Amino acid sequence: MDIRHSTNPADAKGYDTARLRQQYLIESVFVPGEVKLTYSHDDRLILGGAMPVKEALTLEAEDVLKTDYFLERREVAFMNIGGGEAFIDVEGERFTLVKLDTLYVGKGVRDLKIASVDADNPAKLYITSATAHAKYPTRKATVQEANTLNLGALESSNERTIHQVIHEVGIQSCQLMLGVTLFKPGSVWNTMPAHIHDRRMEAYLYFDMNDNARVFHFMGEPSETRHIVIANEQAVISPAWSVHSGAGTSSYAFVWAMAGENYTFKDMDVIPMNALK
Ligand SMILES: O=C(O)C(=O)C[C@H](O)C(=O)CO
Ligand SMILES: [Zn+2]
Repeated sequence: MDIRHSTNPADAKGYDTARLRQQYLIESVFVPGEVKLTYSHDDRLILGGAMPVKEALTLEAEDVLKTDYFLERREVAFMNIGGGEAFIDVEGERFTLVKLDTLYVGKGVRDLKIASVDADNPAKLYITSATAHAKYPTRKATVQEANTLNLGALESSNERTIHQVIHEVGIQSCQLMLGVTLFKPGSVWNTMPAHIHDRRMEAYLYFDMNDNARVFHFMGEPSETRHIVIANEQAVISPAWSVHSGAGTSSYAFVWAMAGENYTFKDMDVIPMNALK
């Protein structure tokens, strides 16, 4: 597992482009036939992808966890962002995930298998996992079942819908929150005024982009903003002290996931526009 240690803002403001990318960007999320995970020390979120082709895949308790099995002290979510359908078998129960379906699996589950329905059109399961102190039931949700927030306007280039899937009014979990933001044509993730939440980190997977499109992901302390240029199906870690938004050269969508304390969207610390530098 790729390990990413935490950073503090006083150091991060001195990072050059290569260092920013090494620290926060996950360039390869989906590898055919593999589960590929990154362990972030920011709220100990594990994120990555599973792209089963012919064989079923599982989550291994790699050495970094020092547990007998992956979900011994963790919870996990899978969101299918690929065109192909997935089967996820959880202790003998089969769940079928089409694009944008999410499956939450709680602490204590040992027996879990991930497969593509059609090896010629593999599923791409985006994985996020946080530490867990209690067991919540396994639950699947479609994007239509999620709580929705319609935000922004075309005039301000930010008309979008936030679909909150694992959330205070959605699937329950210990600390993991997850959803997907879909844009109206011509809008970008211009979530102004910007915000931080020092209680929680956040991570994003950008997807549904064409090969030449890029998202300029904005990060950093409000008075020291930086950007990372991100291609399709790449993920980025956003420390709790960092602002987060993105502008694409073409259309895109993103999955957001948060871990840490407080289980809400409503505790953001809003940054006045004149504080952004
Ligand atoms: O503004 C959006 O669109 C979002 O998806 C917001 C993020 O999920 C977020 O930053 C929540 O704190
Ligand atoms: Zn946020």
